[in-house]
Amino acid sequence: MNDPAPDTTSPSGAWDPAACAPYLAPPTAADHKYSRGVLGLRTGSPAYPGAAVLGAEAAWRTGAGLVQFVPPVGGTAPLFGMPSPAATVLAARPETVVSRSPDRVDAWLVGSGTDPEARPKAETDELAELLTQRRPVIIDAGALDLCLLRRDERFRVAPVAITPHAGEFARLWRALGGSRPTDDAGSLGSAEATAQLAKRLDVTVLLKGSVTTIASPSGDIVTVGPATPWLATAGTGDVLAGIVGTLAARHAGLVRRGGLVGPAGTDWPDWPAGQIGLADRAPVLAELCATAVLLHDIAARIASGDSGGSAGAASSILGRPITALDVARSIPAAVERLLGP
Ligand SMILES: NC(=O)C1=CN([C@@H]2O[C@H](COP(=O)(O)OP(=O)(O)OC[C@H]3O[C@@H](n4cnc5c(N)ncnc54)[C@H](O)[C@@H]3O)[C@@H](O)[C@H]2O)[C@@H](O)CC1
Ligand SMILES: Nc1ncnc2c1ncn2[C@@H]1O[C@H](COP(=O)(O)OP(=O)(O)O)[C@@H](O)[C@H]1O
Repeated sequence: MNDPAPDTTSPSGAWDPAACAPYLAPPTAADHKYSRGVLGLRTGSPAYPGAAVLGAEAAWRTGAGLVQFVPPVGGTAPLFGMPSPAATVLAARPETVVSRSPDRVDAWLVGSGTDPEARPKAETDELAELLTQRRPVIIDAGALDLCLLRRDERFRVAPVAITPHAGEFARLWRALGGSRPTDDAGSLGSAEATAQLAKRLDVTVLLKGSVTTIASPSGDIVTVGPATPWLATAGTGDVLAGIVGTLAARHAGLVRRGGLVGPAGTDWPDWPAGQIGLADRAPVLAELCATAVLLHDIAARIASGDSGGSAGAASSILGRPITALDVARSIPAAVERLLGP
């Protein structure tokens, strides 16, 4: 892969809170748990069961109809006498259904809290198989290496979004033959590099940071932020992945079709007819990612008591320290704020 040209382009656009509303629309009287989106989780490992809890907590709090947790295949026993990832998730969120072969999954979230070095081959094979099916797959953390499979057409069937931080992005970039950017986060985050990776692997790239850059395979770029710096704490990325996965499950049909089908928007019952057309908008998986990032920031601001800062505001730091679980627990209030008048 060639190094990116210096970043002289400005991003295609910053994400507007008002644009989130259709993706967060409340359920209707006709809804049931399956219609609201079933998220399949293949997250957590004996070393990092907590990441699976954070993703599951975030998924439920974002409004998933059902969350199904698939325990990791084989592998090692939990460390230090800890309970397994499945037991940890169930203890925290008993609503979660644990199954080795769940049906009715609308979208998958894979990789948070996993280590590619410790991943058994059978687990790798099962994860790779997901890329050959039509359901959206969100790839985070320890499964990010699998997006390199997209160089092969066979693994390009699923719509995929990847959620690297700067260090993970640099690793992917190098794996594709790029010599720059380096591990220095300061030289990363180039919109051009993000767009190149998205095009090359046919994935939506959500590059996390103070300002998060989202690139679609088409080259569209959306930015969100700066987010509250209180988010710079362990596990908040696992929470974000749970939000993205849930929105992808809720809108899986729309993601598969690649966007709105017409001005009246058959998947978009609340959108005023004629106000929107596919041509004016970035691809839907990117918009879901942008919505998730904004929701995550607002949840963090609510959790930190930052009543003065609005999402995306580059104000002085307000509020108090937060944990990742605090962020997940504030998601419902953040949804309410985004849907509010
Ligand atoms: N409670 C839990 O179970 C938690 C589990 N986690 C899991 O821990 C595993 C390892 O996560 P790591 O993020 O440490 O992965 P890595 O060890 O793969 O990446 C960290 C490396 O990237 C570099 N780096 C460069 N820019 C960075 C940036 N902006 N943010 C972070 N690192 C940057 C760091 O210097 C470091 O060398 C993942 O599976 C993750 O999901 C973490 O999410 C923390 C919480
Ligand atoms: N300085 C910062 N300001 C605002 N948001 C940040 C900052 N640093 C990190 N974040 C956000 O916090 C989250 C961290 O995710 P990640 O790096 O994956 O951590 P973890 O693996 O511990 O969950 C991301 O959503 C990222 O955008």
